Amino acid sequence: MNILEKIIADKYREVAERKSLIPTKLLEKSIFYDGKVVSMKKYVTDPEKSGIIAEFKRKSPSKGLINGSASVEQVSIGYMQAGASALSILTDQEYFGGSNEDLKIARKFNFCPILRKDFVVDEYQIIEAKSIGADCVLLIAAALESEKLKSLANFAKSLGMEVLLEVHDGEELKKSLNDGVDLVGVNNRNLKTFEVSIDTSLELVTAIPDSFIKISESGISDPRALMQLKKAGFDGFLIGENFMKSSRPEQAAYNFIKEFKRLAASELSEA
Ligand SMILES: O=P(O)(O)OC[C@@H](O)[C@@H](O)c1c[nH]c2ccccc12
Repeated sequence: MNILEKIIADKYREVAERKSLIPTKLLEKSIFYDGKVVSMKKYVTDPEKSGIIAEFKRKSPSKGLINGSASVEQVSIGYMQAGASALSILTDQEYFGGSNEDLKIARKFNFCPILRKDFVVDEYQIIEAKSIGADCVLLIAAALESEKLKSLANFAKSLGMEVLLEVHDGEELKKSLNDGVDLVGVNNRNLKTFEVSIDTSLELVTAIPDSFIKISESGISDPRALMQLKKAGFDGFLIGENFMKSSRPEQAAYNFIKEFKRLAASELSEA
């Protein structure tokens, strides 16, 4: 069993347990449930913004502990002040040290699109995502049959939420792309082997139809790499560890975005 298979097997167990504890009727009573969805598509493509989706991630199976002391309130507010377009909040507890509470806190303190970063295998988790204040859910091609992925995407749509489809290669893209998807993310990290390369994004970008917003995910640690990805056609950039490994993730995001803007401006003036 590779790590992704193990995470997914555990996720099915976790969801079954949650379902028996908290019925969807109760989730639908949450104060966030009827809140207006803030569009990830719109914020990521806003030319006034950086396109960066800044992630709150305490630990990961590939890196172990990344940041054991960061406050989600302080970091999420700081990320947005630094110029991020949106937030990604890990809610998986077992492997990533996140929680639904983290996302609720981020929601309480920020008006911006929030991606629920988790391993969605059941409609229940999409209702749950809405009930904690998320605007967008992640669907991972490597973890879902294409028919199931499509029905989950349509279900999210029916709740007014947006869908980020995550792929790692051309085959996954071909089998999983459907009309319920809003954004396509190319994960530079192979979730089965943990290998990371930005080339994954650069090679796949032209295969993504232009009707989808294009996101490059993982392993981005240099504003120059971001420039390169932007030039190749990516609209958005999902960055976690590079910020979270700092004792002040929000400051790291500020410095990164400042440098990115400087590079972009100097290229414009050279052109
Ligand atoms: O921390 P990084 O290398 O900047 O990556 C962020 C994000 O892309 C990564 O956390 C991620 C991408 N897809 C996922 C699926 C599940 C959990 C986590 C992820």
